Amino acid sequence: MFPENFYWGVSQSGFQFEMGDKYRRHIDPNTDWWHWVRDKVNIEKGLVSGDLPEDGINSYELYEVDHNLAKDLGLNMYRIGIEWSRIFPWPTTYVDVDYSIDSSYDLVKDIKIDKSILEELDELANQREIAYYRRVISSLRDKGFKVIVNLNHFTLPHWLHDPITAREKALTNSRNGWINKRTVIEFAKFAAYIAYKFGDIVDMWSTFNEPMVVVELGYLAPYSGFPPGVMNPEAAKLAMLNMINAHALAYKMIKKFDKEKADKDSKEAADVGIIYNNIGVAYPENHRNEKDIKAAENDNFFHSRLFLEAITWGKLNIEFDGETFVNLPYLKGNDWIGINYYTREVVKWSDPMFPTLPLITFKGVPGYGYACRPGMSSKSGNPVSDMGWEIYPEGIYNSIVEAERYGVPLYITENGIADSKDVLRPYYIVSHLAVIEEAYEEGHEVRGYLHWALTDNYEWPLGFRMRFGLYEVNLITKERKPRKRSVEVFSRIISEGTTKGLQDEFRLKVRGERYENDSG
Ligand SMILES: O=[N+]([O-])c1ccccc1O[C@@H]1O[C@H](CO)[C@H](O)[C@H](O)[C@H]1O
Repeated sequence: MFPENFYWGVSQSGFQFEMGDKYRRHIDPNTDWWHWVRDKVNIEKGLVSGDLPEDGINSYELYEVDHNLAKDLGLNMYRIGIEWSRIFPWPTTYVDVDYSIDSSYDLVKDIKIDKSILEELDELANQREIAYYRRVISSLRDKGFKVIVNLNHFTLPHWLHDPITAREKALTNSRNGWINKRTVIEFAKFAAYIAYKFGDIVDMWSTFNEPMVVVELGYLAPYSGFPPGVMNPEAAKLAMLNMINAHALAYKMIKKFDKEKADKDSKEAADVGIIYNNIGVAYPENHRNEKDIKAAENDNFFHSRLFLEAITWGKLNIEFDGETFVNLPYLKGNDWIGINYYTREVVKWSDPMFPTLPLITFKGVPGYGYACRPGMSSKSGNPVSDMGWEIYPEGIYNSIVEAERYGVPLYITENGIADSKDVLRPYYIVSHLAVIEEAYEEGHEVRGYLHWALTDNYEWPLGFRMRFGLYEVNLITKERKPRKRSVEVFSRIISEGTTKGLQDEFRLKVRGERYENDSG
């Protein structure tokens, strides 16, 4: 059984959900991604789909409809993102703040923000958008949801990141995003300001969604379709250090300016965490091969421990080698971890490619995890989603156990599947929740489960083709229509408080290479 006080919910972001109103009154043309997805070169090269976010599901206007659908499902938690560029479409750089630098490591130790700075920021902020997000959060609260507000979900204001120029000029431009310390400083201001404006109605905050996706896909995987699409290991390292630094400063600022408790069930006025993907999900291809084992270890260390150890204990692996650590207490600060889990990774050894990133000694093995072919089963015989992602529910157990080492409360903040025909999703939901339930019964506590996503939305470089919604959205009429079997199974698990009895009913039948459910 799941405990009585378990949180059930959904997660969403700004860029992927908000836009799509008929008259284009609520488009936000001020992010790096806005420019990235309409760039001719990117479209010609097939790096992005050509779909545009302004043709999206219009949660900007239809948020109440969505909140009601979520309520009818029986949910009591909802995670949203506040889009930085909507609040500050123009630079906040000219609002002067003092900060101190740790010159040994070139990191920002501390930043001085007080009431007068916040008042200056208030002059700059787009008050219409402030009022809008206040309405959204209030609508959720009125309906009984506990709200998580996430501050950064991949997108940056265009005044901080011009990804097209960054790509063309090999990152030598000045608006070069997370490799620039300015972004760290401005993020701290943004976090302070948002905490000041919404502290009375929000208790749960996260600084970042999946910072390592920005690092790895932005600077180490130029074909991924993520901005700025440059291969540069030095930049990857710098972006990562800056995001660690930005988390630490934002953590302190939110704690400083949100002193007001909003929810009855909160222990603190501000619980500030981080949402992180792929925690400990790398497995060796060959379990008996020392080198493959080491490859998986290095992958897990580079991808999740390096960042999470820094913000949990102030222990930073400054050489990025898994060996040389420095103790930087000012990086410390994290109250909870959100685990985003979709699938595993299977890796094998590959000799180090980058002198500055000696931990990169791993290569993904095609046929497992994220590296499968849509419509085929994985090498282990597991079904695969429209994204080409293997269904591997066992992996979420390892993620939970791995995340426990940081000693803070855990939430599953994303879990879901691109499955336009809704053939695999019911099984996906039941099987992952069954593993979470079992883990819980063994004493591995997770406090909530947020599905990705309530509705279809804009899947980054892949656009609208990937359908993650419990509700299908017609992009012309913006109508939401339930994917019936998934909606049914999810709400049954919630109302019954268990997956038991449902696992058999929603198992998949294998027919040759394809998987079908009982109705299909
Ligand atoms: O966006 N990603 O490239 C990515 C790679 C691996 C795991 C999660 C992940 O990002 C996550 O994925 C889901 C579904 O794809 C959403 O798009 C969400 O915005 C993102 O946080």
